[in-house]
Amino acid sequence: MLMPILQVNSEDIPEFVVVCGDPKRAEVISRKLEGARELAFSREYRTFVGTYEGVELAVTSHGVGCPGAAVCFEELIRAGAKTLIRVGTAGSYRADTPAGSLVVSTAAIRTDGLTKQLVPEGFPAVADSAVAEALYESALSLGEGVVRKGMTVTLDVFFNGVEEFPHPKYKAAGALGVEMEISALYVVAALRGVRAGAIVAIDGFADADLAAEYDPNTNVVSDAVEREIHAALMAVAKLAKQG
Ligand SMILES: O=P(O)(O)O[C@H]1O[C@H](CO)[C@@H](O)[C@H]1O
Ligand SMILES: O=c1cc[nH]c(=O)[nH]1
Repeated sequence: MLMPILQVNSEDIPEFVVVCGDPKRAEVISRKLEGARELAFSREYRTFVGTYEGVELAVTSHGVGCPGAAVCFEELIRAGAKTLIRVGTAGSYRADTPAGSLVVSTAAIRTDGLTKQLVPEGFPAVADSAVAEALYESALSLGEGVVRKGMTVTLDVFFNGVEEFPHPKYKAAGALGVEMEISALYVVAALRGVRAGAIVAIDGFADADLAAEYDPNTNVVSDAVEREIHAALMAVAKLAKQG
């Protein structure tokens, strides 16, 4: 069956899917796969399939922000995805987790608008524990840089308006950093009965003025993105072995 928005056929979508915001990052990930082929590039959604250590997987970009990303997650799940892993970037809340660190998100604080329209207020956005553990172990095993696991915030806003960012209160409550899609991934996965996890590469401090300071294109960030891609693919291989 053809998925109307992603423009992929369900017959081509395996159980494991790695998702990321940027279509270019999807292409970079696909280059690590054996026998990679592009299935579709529709809107911001670019999809490849291939194998890693003999495990079939797809890679799809979901764009920026929860509404568009949720469309992607829903169609991937309808097409047959059973385990989704987001490989993203995030801003840090902590001095001990600087640019170049990796964070495995065990749960997302839902400050986004999309999930409010799917589930009631108290509904948690949590990672599947096996997926989160496989990501964390894989990232640690690379033996480089800071690797943490914990809560992250999912926010809709990126550049300041006139409202205060909610960073201070979530930082005080123990969140490690902020990005823009993990809550949608965890809530959609929970509603549809599949498992999900996420790893993010830290690209700077979220409470800095992003309009002045945001730069995800430094070597320290691209090295961290390389490491998180490796960790995610190792996690897929590990989870596939666990059955
Ligand atoms: O690097 P990606 O996966 O896009 O993730 C982060 O980067 C984007 C913001 O620049 C948002 O999508 C945010 O969640
Ligand atoms: O949403 C995001 C993503 C990367 N860096 C940030 O500071 N925020």
